[in-house]
Amino acid sequence: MSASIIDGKLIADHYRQQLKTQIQQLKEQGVVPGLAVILVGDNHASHSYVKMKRKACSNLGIHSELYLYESTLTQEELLGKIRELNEQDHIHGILVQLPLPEHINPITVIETISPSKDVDGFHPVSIGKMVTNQDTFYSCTPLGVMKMLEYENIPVEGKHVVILGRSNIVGKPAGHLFLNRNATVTYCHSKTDNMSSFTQQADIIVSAVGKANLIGARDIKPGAVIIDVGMNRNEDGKLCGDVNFEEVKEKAGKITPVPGGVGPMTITMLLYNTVKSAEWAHRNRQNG
Ligand SMILES: NC(=O)C1=CN([C@@H]2O[C@H](COP(=O)(O)OP(=O)(O)OC[C@H]3O[C@@H](n4cnc5c(N)ncnc54)[C@H](OP(=O)(O)O)[C@@H]3O)[C@@H](O)[C@H]2O)C=CC1
Ligand SMILES: Nc1nc(=O)c2c([nH]1)NC[C@@H]1CN(c3ccc(C(=O)N[C@@H](CCC(=O)O)C(=O)O)cc3)C=[N+]21
Repeated sequence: MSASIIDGKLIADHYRQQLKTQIQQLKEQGVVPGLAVILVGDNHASHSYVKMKRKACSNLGIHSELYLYESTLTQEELLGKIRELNEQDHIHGILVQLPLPEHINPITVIETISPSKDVDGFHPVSIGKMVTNQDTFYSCTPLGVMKMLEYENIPVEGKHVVILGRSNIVGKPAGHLFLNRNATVTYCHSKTDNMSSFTQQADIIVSAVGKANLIGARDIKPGAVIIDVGMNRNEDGKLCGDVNFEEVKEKAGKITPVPGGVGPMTITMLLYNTVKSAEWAHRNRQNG
């Protein structure tokens, strides 16, 4: 039996339609959600992601501002710009595209963003609220994964979820969102011994490593749900995930492709967080 393929673009479109309605309602109250995107240096992939994010904003009627800087920008100059955007009422979200040049400390940068505008969900305040299961901005990729499972009616409670990768922006927060939904969570990383012994027990695997063909058919349980966050290039220069898709799809229950899986959800959740921030700001203003 071959797996059903989870269509990330279709699910992303479904959530974007919902956002459209919310944005319309905000506009009737005189509020236009606004996102500021800061990009430092000339990393090709970063430029292409930023372009996709801005296009998605304009399609939905979210105001977006792009701040492009040379890689020679100093950390103080960047922090100054963030502080300025923190004060601007028409900006509800601030995103500093990662990675940043070597001489800029990403932790300092993230901590300078006002938690009320942290639409990436990377600020320690957002992380702390997530870990304690409070409402906040959740990191876009893990949130996108949860929304995909929700749309597909895939049960999470009581399930064994194995997360591959423990980065602060994907792996780690993904584990917490699953824990908040009452899953049993295992993390694997570069120091894990015998990773296959864990993945073989997983009801759901979320792979966020960045290595093509990390997971093959022998590494999974029949019928497992496979969520592939990885974005890699294979030998032919084509985009691929961490999972050997052709092989694994014959054994899995459900599987996300790359491209067209988690990626479009990540961008949609950035829009979702921006709209949520605009709603919160509007409500707070109304309540004085
Ligand atoms: N589709 C999307 O929307 C997005 C996709 N991505 C993609 O997801 C992938 C992960 O991104 P990110 O979290 O930022 O990457 P990082 O490089 O920050 O983290 C990679 C993680 O994988 C672990 N790892 C490395 N090698 C192995 C291995 N052989 N076995 C098991 N674990 C291993 C590392 O372990 P250790 O901690 O020990 O070093 C680390 O925790 C990348 O391909 C990235 O391009 C990222 C963001 C969004
Ligand atoms: N501050 C910050 N926030 C981020 O959210 C952030 C970041 N920095 N740095 C880089 C990563 C990566 N990331 C992706 C977003 C969309 C796709 C995406 O839409 N991918 C498409 C295809 C893309 C293509 O064709 O090149 C897909 O998978 O179908 C992928 C990856 C966000 N990131």
